[in-house]
Amino acid sequence: MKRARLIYNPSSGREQMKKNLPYILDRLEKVGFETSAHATTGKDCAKRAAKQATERGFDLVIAAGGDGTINEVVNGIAEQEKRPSLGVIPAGTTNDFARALHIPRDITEACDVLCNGRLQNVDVGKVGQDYFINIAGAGTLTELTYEVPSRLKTMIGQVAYYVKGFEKLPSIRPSHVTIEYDGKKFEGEIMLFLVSNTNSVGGFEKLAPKAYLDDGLFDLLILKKTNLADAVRVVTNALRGEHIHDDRVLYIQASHIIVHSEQDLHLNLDGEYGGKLPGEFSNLHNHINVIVPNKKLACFQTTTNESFNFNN
Ligand SMILES: Nc1ncnc2c1ncn2[C@@H]1O[C@H](COP(=O)(O)OP(=O)(O)OP(=O)(O)O)[C@@H](O)[C@H]1O
Repeated sequence: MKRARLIYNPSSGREQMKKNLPYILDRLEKVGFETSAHATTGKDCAKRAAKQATERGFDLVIAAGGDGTINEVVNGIAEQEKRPSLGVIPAGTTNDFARALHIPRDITEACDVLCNGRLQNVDVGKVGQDYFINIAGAGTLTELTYEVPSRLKTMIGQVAYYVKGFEKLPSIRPSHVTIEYDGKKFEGEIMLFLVSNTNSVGGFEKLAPKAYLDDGLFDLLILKKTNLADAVRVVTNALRGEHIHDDRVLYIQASHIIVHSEQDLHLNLDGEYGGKLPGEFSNLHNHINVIVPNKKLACFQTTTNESFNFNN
């Protein structure tokens, strides 16, 4: 019998997970999984739990929470040689990764994906000893993702990010960086850079419009030094995916990226603090198997038809 380990964050999003737990486990049992669950208690708990589940030979590890929980679960399994498949139940505030994979927020529909979905290979990003599945970045603007207080996020959801973003816009200062990508080089003053694996970031669904999750490439976005009016224009255009043509923006695809900064810049990995620059980003092509909806999805180049095999 296949074994599934549900790792959930009871505090994420609007704190719905505790109530939904029996329903999720019941749905998994009905399709033939032997299930167990682990509630996280704080930082790195989901990572430790995912590592332990991998070592114990679980076939499926399900991350239920926001992007931070998914990031920790990915970090727990990505280093291991024999990796379990990954399932996702979106229960956070922005749920960028689930959104990119078209996994619905509705708990019944998210369980439908887990029970009837297909397995899909997904690239994973690595920087230093850390992994990310969605996005990495640095620059003052990216720091707002961990400055938004969790109580505010619970109360007003995604709007909390925009409130904080507009509050910060006037105080953002440029940084001098060198960015090497697949043998080429950019040097200059920037407001932020993003290394993206998915097209949906921070609620902006067209931020990296050419990104595929299984192409072995990152989408690198650089916002060059701008004034406030330019920054507002780029952000507004980003809602429609039109920012990539702006002369203040560089949009590049690459599998290996090295970033150095003169200033003390902090890295952000999937919305959580990820140490300081310099950083060397490598794309681990098709590193993890994720359960996704059983249909053709625009975020993948290749569609696999493999479903969860309960017989071996
Ligand atoms: N029981 C808990 N109580 C409080 N915080 C927790 C608990 N378990 C995990 N955490 C913290 O929650 C963070 C991850 O939150 P998560 O991403 O799941 O939800 P979110 O912040 O609401 O959503 P999003 O990341 O989409 O904005 C981690 O930093 C982790 O340290």
